[in-house]
Amino acid sequence: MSLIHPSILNSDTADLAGELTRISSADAAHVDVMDNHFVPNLTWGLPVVESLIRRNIMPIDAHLMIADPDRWAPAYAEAGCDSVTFHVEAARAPVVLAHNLHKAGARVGVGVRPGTPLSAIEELLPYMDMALIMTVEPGFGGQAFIESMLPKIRRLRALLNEQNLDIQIQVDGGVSRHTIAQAAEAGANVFVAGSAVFGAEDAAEEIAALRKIADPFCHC
Ligand SMILES: O=C(CO)[C@@H](O)[C@H](O)COP(=O)(O)O
Ligand SMILES: [Co+2]
Repeated sequence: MSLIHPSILNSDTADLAGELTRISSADAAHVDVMDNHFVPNLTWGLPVVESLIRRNIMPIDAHLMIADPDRWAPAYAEAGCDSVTFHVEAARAPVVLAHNLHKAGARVGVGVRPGTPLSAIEELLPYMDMALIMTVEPGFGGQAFIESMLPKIRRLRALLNEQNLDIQIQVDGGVSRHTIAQAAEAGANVFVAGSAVFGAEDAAEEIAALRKIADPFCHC
């Protein structure tokens, strides 16, 4: 089954617990942590994530767009995030960091910006549970899906097949009813959709619709 992780970035952030309840039929809530250093935007940090975990509504998929994840990411795993994704452009010792995140009980993802080549994460893949291909420049929701990322997703899927690695490929940015099929066909199996889900009248219906489009292509 394709996994749908709605991003709460463009939700009603004054009522995050209520917004999680709206999307609880999804597989996880994608929580974008931005520090105004790694990206030119600021969201929330560990205390907010801890509060959401305490509500026990659904698994939390933390996407850390922060400088120095080696220092800050393990606390998100210790807090109980289901998965913690850091960016390869920001990490100093990604294999050690992955080990620390696993030790704290989280699944681990490594993300790449649109301009970062796959070669930057190739050697890290055996240590990961998930690779995140950004299909927008990280920092903001509501941007257009960058179609030129499709070959990158396809190459990553081929690489995983060649190396017999069973890890998830997450795509993040501009995922909607109009773009999810291409991403799924290229090889992604975890889909982050922010404005598509929270902009819909019925979030649960949108989640079901996205799943239905992606499922026939599923690399599950
Ligand atoms: O990480 C990010 C942006 O940096 C994403 O998670 C976006 O927040 C997804 O939002 P949409 O592009 O689906 O509106
Ligand atoms: Co994200």
